[in-house]
Amino acid sequence: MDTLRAVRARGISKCFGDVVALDGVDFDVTQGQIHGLVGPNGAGKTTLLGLLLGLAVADGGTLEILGTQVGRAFAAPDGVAGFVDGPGLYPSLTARQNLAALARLRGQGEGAADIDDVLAQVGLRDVADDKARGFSLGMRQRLGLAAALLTRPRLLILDEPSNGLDPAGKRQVHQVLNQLAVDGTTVILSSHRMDDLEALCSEVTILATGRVVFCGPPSKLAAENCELDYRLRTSDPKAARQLAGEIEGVRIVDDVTARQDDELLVVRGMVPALDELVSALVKSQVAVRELAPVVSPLEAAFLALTDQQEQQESDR
Ligand SMILES: Nc1ncnc2c1ncn2[C@@H]1O[C@H](COP(=O)(O)OP(=O)(O)OP(=O)(O)O)[C@@H](O)[C@H]1O
Repeated sequence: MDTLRAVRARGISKCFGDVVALDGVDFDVTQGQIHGLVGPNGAGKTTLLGLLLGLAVADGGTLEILGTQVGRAFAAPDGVAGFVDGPGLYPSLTARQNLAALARLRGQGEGAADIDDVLAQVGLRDVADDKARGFSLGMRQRLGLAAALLTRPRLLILDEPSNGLDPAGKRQVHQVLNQLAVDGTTVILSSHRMDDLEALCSEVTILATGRVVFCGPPSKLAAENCELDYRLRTSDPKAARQLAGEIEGVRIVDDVTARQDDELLVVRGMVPALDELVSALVKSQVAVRELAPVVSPLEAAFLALTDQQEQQESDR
């Protein structure tokens, strides 16, 4: 057994009728890591997470979870908890009663102290005795996380855990997930939010139309795709526009915000060309007041990779 791998998947395929949801997916997740799964709608993220949770079985390939080969049975492997497509809750029960019922179903007993503890961890202590029916999406997500935590999982699987969370809720969930990873739990989460992934994940896997198009640290992804759009604000926009037009590798982008703001210019280029522009501005005594990517490098790289993949699919 590979002790450092929480998940090792090779050549996983899964079809729903004619739809190929996963097409030869290799997927490795190191133990104690927070691993992000990203991809456009329909890329296969939920399908893959469902396989890890034992909600479905793959049509082909091999899957090893926490050192155990997954067979053909529909069952969450030991030590694995989480949810896809939102947590399953009993609307007529309170948050506390929901957790107690789940604990009884799992043969865990009521574990009142544990229940209070996980409710506090996810920030639901004050609404512990309110019915889940009245909970917002963000509160239901947090209750789902609490239910998973109650099992003390070694592998936690979460589909879009930040959905519906306000900034405070998001920070709290991030803290919980980071602490779990510090304590050795592996976390796999899907998200459409690049800022979440950049903040949380040491590695990300990008899926596009059922295939892996990237796997590695977010910093590697950002470095692989270098041409970005930058917002440039200076003390002399007219001079800045002229200098930007003169530097090889820098293009002025027609941007809606820039059209409404005379002082703002949006320029596209790689870092070395941008460096040249900044030094030309300084030499001409034009002060640079703002120079920042319009979208994060990770998001830009994600869009470029997934566009490329979709283009290849439509050329076939
Ligand atoms: N139970 C199902 N029956 C039929 N088709 C399905 C089923 N589940 C998923 N699919 C199809 O498989 C493909 C992958 O779906 P999946 O839900 O895994 O993607 P996703 O990356 O999670 O998408 P999203 O970001 O929209 O949640 C899609 O084309 C979807 O329509």
